[in-house]
Amino acid sequence: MLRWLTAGESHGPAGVGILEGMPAGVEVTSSDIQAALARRRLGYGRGARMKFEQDEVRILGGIRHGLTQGGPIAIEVGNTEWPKWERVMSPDPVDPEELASLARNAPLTRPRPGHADFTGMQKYGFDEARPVLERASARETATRVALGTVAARFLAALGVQLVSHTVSIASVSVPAGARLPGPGDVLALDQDPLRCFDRATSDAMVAEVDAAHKDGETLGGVVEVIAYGLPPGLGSYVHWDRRLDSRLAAALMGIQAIKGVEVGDGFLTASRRGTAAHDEILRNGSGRIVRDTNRAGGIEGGMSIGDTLRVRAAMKPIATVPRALRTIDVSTGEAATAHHQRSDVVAVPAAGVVAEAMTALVLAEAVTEKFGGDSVAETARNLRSYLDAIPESLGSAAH
Ligand SMILES: Cc1cc2nc3c(=O)[nH]c(=O)nc-3n(C[C@H](O)[C@H](O)[C@H](O)COP(=O)(O)O)c2cc1C
Ligand SMILES: C=C(O[C@@H]1CC(C(=O)O)=C[C@@H](OP(=O)(O)O)[C@H]1O)C(=O)O
Repeated sequence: MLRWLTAGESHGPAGVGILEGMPAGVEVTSSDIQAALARRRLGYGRGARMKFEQDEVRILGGIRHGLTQGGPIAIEVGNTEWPKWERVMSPDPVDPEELASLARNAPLTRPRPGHADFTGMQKYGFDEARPVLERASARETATRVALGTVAARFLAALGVQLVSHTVSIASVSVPAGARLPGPGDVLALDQDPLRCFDRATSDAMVAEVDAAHKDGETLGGVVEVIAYGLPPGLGSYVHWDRRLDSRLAAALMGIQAIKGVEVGDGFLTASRRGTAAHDEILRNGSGRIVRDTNRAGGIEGGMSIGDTLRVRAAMKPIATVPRALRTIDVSTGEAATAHHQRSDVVAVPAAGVVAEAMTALVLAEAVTEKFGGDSVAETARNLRSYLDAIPESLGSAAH
């Protein structure tokens, strides 16, 4: 069983993540995690904070000399901005007079529509939004990416590789039927301003972000995560909460601002007739059993089918809109505009990296569940023996 948790506030000293159940022997270093976190900061249209703040990685447990040890893995992602917030976010009490004198601590009483502010205040009994936004903030996704890096290294040791890319920003989308990026395209993707694989679309996306920025607007979009090299049979049809698709959907929907998830062709499939909706099972020229298409996105009956996995997540526009939305000032009860200090115009490219991390964690969980193993070598042996036991009539030659 693999499980994970994160803790920490957006302007606190650090985020902390714990990953429990990872087999021993997975190769991963602080620099691997640091590099993954740098990818999450990429993307045209992100706000000022991405420029002046750094992620400081410290592995606190579970990894020794670049190898996981089988015990819980604890990773700290430090906020370099902490010294500025030390008084405002102090875990221990601070003199109320000193707090009142700090501009940074001014009460946030004009909740933003689309963020957690207003209902968070009602639910937890706060009279301003600071304590809500500190935990609701997607700053927390840095810690998830740190944990996801370990999961991705485990999967890579078993021949599974993940790629994420931006499919659309607002109404600008990659053309239907465009080639999917492969593991060899990750560098090029990370160098694209919007992590989009189609150059012309990426240019149009940059123009769209510039136009939104000029108008005091924010944007959303769609990201896709692709997994290559998955064996058939991860997840199960036997119960709803064991389905791989339901687990992936929950993990992706659990990312801040994600409002829709698709597996494979998703909503488009609903508009097709049956003969144009499924992936027929054929023998190819060399006698191997294959699928002629990938409409299902590599999952049938809640299980991976041994084909390329494709999942998409739709992100709403950033809630902190510069042309601020109408709200109520909860300190006066009067109509007001929502607070806005700074914000991303769009964070879809970063959300792609986070979606990749969440997919890695779910797939690693499904792999440990199916194949077990206290060391990655044992997991690999169990995987090989399972694949070898699939008879030729059921397509073992495909692996
Ligand atoms: C990578 C990333 C960066 C984000 N940056 C911002 C931001 O700068 N400002 C903002 O208001 N929301 C930002 N968000 C979105 C908020 O976190 C999100 O709207 C909020 O948590 C409420 O969304 P929910 O209703 O889905 O929980 C970001 C989300 C992600 C995934
Ligand atoms: C700090 C990160 O993202 C933050 C996520 C976020 C939000 O409301 O979700 C709001 C912004 O923070 P602030 O309001 O302090 O400018 C983003 O910068 C990060 O991704 O590392």
